[in-house]
Amino acid sequence: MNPLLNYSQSDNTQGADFVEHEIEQIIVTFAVIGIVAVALMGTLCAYLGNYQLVFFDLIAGTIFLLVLKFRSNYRLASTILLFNLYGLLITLIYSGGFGGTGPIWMLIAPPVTFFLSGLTLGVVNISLFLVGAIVAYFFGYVGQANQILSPELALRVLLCFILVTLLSATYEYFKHKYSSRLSQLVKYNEALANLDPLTNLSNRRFTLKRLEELFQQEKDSTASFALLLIDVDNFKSINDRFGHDVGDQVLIQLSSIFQKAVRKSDIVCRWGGEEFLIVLTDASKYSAVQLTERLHHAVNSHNFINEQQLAVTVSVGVQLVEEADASITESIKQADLHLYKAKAMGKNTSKYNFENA
Ligand SMILES: Nc1nc2c(ncn2[C@@H]2O[C@H](COP(=O)(O)OP(=O)(O)OP(=O)(O)O)[C@@H](O)[C@H]2O)c(=O)[nH]1
Repeated sequence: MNPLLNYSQSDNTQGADFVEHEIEQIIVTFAVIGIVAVALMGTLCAYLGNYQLVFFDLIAGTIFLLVLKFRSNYRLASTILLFNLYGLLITLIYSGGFGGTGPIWMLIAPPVTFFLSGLTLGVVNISLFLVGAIVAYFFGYVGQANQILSPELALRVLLCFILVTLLSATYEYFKHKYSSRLSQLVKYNEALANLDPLTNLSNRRFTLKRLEELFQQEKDSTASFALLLIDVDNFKSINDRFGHDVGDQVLIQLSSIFQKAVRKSDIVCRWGGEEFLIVLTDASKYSAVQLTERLHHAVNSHNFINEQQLAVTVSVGVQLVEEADASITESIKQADLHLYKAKAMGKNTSKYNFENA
């Protein structure tokens, strides 16, 4: 199975942030359009002396302004926005609107509804609106002196409304389908950019990003962490003796050993080639030593390739990062230095920065 299919969706929240930002922008745009529309309509109604409609336009305009205030709570803001529009449209139907043309404005409702509510909630909301519109039509508009829509024309407005609703719902359905596919592809590509394809571990790029966050947190707290730079001993000779494919299998099995040895909060990364980096969060001297000993024991006792006698060992350089002003580059350089010392000491061992402290 392609390991990239296992990517964690929760690790990548950038997509969600982006969508929320976009929704906020849409809400602001809709609210501003609403404010401009009611301002124009209100001015026209005032000019023509229809003060009842001026009053309703003022209320709707105030609520649109309120939407701008709550725009960051996009669920609340889009609900207020939509039901404010419904209120305005139903008022137009009930009162007959300007020159008895009020009911025509109901055609605005379907596209705005599906745009703001999505398909399922949109169906519920537009049904509620339709019930409200029909009630307003019979209890208000039909009795108005200035009504100009004949029952036949009103029926056509209703049919047109149903058609626009169906078209808007179909558009919303396909928009949702394509955007879901697109966001899956974005997540897949983010996973591609963050994972090592052979071992399915985090790659150096992703780990460096996480390290930047950890080093920042380190500056703000007293928590310390450890970097364990691990190198497979004599890996070239494993490749030479058993072949590159077996070498790859060894790297995959080592990855799984390392992942089983750490906690969820720790990071196991393929640093490059036959090198791995483990970031042990909330670490102490004791926990760093415990983990490296556990790793050596797990690697040494693992039966790598069933039929062949293949002894695999690793050397580890450990850097416990406690100082607030430590830099990533310097800490990794120190871990590398200790790894070099572990190799020089005969391999299959670990060297720590705090050993002689
Ligand atoms: N199979 C396989 N081999 C790799 C991969 N990446 C790097 N290598 C090999 O890893 C080997 C590393 O060799 P060296 O740097 O000489 O290190 P070593 O043999 O482990 O020796 P020491 O580090 O001193 O113990 C090279 O032969 C690389 O070709 C990989 O993804 N798969």
